[in-house]
Amino acid sequence: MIKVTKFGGSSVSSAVQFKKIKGIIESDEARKFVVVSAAGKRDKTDTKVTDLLYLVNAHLQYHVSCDDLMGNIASRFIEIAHDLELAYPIAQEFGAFHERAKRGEFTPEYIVSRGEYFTAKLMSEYLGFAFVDAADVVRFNYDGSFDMDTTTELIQAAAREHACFVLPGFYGSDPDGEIRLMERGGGDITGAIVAKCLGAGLYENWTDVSGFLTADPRIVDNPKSISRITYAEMRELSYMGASVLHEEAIFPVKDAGIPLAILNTNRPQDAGTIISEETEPGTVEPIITGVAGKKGFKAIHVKMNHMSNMVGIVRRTLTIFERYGVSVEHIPTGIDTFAVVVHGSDVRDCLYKLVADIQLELPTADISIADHIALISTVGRNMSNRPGISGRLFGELGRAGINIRMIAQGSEELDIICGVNDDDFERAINVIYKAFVDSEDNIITIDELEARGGSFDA
Ligand SMILES: Nc1ncnc2c1ncn2[C@@H]1O[C@H](COP(=O)(O)OP(=O)(O)O)[C@@H](O)[C@H]1O
Ligand SMILES: N[C@@H](CC(=O)OP(=O)(O)O)C(=O)O
Repeated sequence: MIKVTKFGGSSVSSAVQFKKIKGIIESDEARKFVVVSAAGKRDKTDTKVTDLLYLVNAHLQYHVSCDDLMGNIASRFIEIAHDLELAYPIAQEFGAFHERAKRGEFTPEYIVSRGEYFTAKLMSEYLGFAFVDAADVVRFNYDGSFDMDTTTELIQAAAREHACFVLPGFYGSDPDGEIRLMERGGGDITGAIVAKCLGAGLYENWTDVSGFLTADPRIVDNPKSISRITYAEMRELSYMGASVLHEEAIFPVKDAGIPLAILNTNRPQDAGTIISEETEPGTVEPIITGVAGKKGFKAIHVKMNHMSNMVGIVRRTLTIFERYGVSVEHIPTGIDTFAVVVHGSDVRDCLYKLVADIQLELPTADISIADHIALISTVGRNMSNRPGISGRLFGELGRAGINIRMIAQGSEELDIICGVNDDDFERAINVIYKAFVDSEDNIITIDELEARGGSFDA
């Protein structure tokens, strides 16, 4: 069986972390194909190399010297190479990159991609694996969409040529060879793509926590970990802010039926989380699998007399959002009102123009904007057809004095989404965590599990 392993920024942040990776790779010969992110934070106060490279671009754009910044980045790579006694001439290579960047020879995307590139160069020498440049094998179309067919051919050819390789994550190139970046955190997507292209038996995503946790550990103290979770639940939780895995990383492995494991580079002995289509029969099933959320949403409320009898109002409004390229999160509706919920960052530059266009389209409507909304998703594959959960959820939030500004539920009853004030976000997550995830009744009964086709033997 082939295992594709992706090591995130925290796992490649120093020579000490590189050594842990070598131990992990050498302990299992199925681990032949490695994807790495750029060196990340060594501790909470540190800065990711990728963030520094974005900052380099900002300096270059405004003609401010970036020598100190580049020096800072170079010293991180040089320290790793020095501590591991690597022969790769990182100081010269990085120096040449720095000079050419200053002369304006590179695109901003190329500059940011060098975090992954140099990290992978060092890792390939350290592991004794070939280096395969993502620019040569991960292909985007001119419009920025991903070209899976060409990428599959190129990655399979690379695997035929090299028994083992290290590939930098997060970037690829278009048909002209210009570097294209993925979204932030996109190294997870590269790993999933390589796993799919090579028909891997497992995609291992190594990070700094022992698996997918039932809540963000930066919000809830010591949350429980999840041993098994379905792709759909994972997608919900990661989309809603559980940032351990990029939400788009699910699709390539899900399509190919490849299970995904989230594992801890600092504690490789821990079981971690397995994500697959089905959870195994015989395991104890929770009702609520986890809770996640994000701040910074806005709701554009549209109110109009007799709206309930009119046809096409929502469509006409949504056409305007489409025109501005704004993705819509939710559309809660009332009788003569509805709201369009979007993320604040998506309308930063166009909110007022967009609202003016809605007003032009619907001259008699009252339009208002509600700000600072946090959305929280409570997710569980065993919630469907189970009366009482949302009642309890809203009751718990109400008792804690948290005002609910919006409620939504997906058609599969996999999640309950509620909107609260940004200021109440952390408290609301903790209330839901304690009342549901951490509660002793968060286990489905034997009768119910059997009725759902599972068993309770574990
Ligand atoms: N539900 C969750 N489970 C685990 N980690 C989470 C969750 N929500 C947020 N996180 C955060 O995700 C971090 C790991 O993701 P990331 O920083 O991208 O790691 P890496 O450097 O390995 O790519 C964890 O340290 C944790 O703080
Ligand atoms: N280095 C890129 C891509 C990535 O996946 O990083 P990480 O594995 O540290 O989340 C970023 O910071 O966005």
